[in-house]
Amino acid sequence: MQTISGRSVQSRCLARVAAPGRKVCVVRAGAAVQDKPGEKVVGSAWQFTQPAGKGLGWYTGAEDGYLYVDQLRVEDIRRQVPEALFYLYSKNRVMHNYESYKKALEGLDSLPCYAVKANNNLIIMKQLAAAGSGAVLVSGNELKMAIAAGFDPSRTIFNGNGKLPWELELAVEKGVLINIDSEFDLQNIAAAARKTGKKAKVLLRINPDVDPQVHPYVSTGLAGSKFGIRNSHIKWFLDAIRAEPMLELVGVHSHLGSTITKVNIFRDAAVIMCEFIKMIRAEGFELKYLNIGGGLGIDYSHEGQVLPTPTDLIDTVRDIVKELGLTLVIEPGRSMIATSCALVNTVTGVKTNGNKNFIVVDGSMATLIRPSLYGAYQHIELTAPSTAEKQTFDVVGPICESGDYLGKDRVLPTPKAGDGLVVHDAGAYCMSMASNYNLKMRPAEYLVEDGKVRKIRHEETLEQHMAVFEGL
Ligand SMILES: Cc1ncc(COP(=O)(O)O)c(C=O)c1O
Ligand SMILES: N[C@@H](CCCC[NH3+])C(=O)O
Repeated sequence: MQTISGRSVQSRCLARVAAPGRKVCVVRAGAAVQDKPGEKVVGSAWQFTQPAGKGLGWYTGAEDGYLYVDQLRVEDIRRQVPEALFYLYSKNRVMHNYESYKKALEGLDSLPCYAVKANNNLIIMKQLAAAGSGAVLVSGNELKMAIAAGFDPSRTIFNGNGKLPWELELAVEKGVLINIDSEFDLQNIAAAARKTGKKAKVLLRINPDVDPQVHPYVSTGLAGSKFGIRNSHIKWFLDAIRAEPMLELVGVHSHLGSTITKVNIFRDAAVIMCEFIKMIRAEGFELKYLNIGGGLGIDYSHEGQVLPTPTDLIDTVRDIVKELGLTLVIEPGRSMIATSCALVNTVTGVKTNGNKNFIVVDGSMATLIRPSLYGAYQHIELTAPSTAEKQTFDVVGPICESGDYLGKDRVLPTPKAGDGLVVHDAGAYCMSMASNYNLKMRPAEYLVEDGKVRKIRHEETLEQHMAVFEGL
């Protein structure tokens, strides 16, 4: 009998088939025989053969009220996987988001670079690399992961206000495009280029000083930001690059911030960047790249908010890019990956204190910190339909902090212990920002791919955590 994390798949599978009123068909991983109608053997993944839904990302089944991802019922997946808490992705949705950008960029010279900081799952990175995406990186380890995932280093950008010498040496060695962020960063890049004996291709990260109208923690392009060069000092940078034969200036970069919901903000910044480009070209530099960064928001509200699409974003800068004969670089993270994923939790219990009702789940600020850190809203719902009384709840985790919550004032049917509850739009800046606080281990990740559920990351173990103390 095939086991997963030490548990018997068959025992779970049988429990599932026995559940009343459910039409469920499961395939056991690596099983040798077909022992229930509808079961099929499919390598190391499970095949569910229930009716196909819309097949693209997350939605509630119109007929049965269950939550689906692609063509699969989340309840069925919950009963099948051994972990109670896990991130669950739709490959269809990731690829759809990437293709939306590709389509939006048609007719332009372009370099779409996925922002790895949003989600660094190796399997997903491999899929985006295989689809032809470039990558934008913010550490040497992200660069190593990007190379392991198959990204072409010459189609990657290295950003950051505190790049370390070893990171820069690796980046120069691999032919990565590097953004200059400050005077000292320029010196460090030049030193790395001299040390490796290879010329570094650099872009100047300029702050257009346009307000992205977002949470201050995710605003990056204002004059007082910690990122980017002092624009008043731009001539100094041009002289320093001119004097340094190991640096080749190939473009300019700006990144305004994240969760931006209006494309005129990108337009305003591009117009300002266009003036900088003309000025830099007049100084004798042949610029190739205009990098407008990432930052496009998504509809976290799930209230049908109409937000700009990748096409809206690209079309707002298309004329500038064409007129100046540039290659457009974009660095989407959130809009590429957020909507593909939900954090699937299991309800531990329900309690009331004073006039507050709480749903306590196994996920927490250690698993998904955006609500605690930014007061961010991420939509929450139960995985199965329920006729239980609706109440207003705070959805909280088990962490020893009053700020540990996943959602506040959510009207939900009163769940029972063991019920499934998802936090939506968890593909970006959720797992990649997870921690081991209170010694919670980062959870497993699963991907729905071609109608099958595939494990794409193991749950971390305490043994792995203890290993960092070995021999001390
Ligand atoms: C330089 C840079 N590029 C790209 C991104 C990705 O942004 P987003 O995930 O909002 O698209 C970020 C994050 O804000 C960033 O700092
Ligand atoms: N971590 C932020 C985004 C940061 C973007 C990186 N510059 C979020 O969850 O929204």
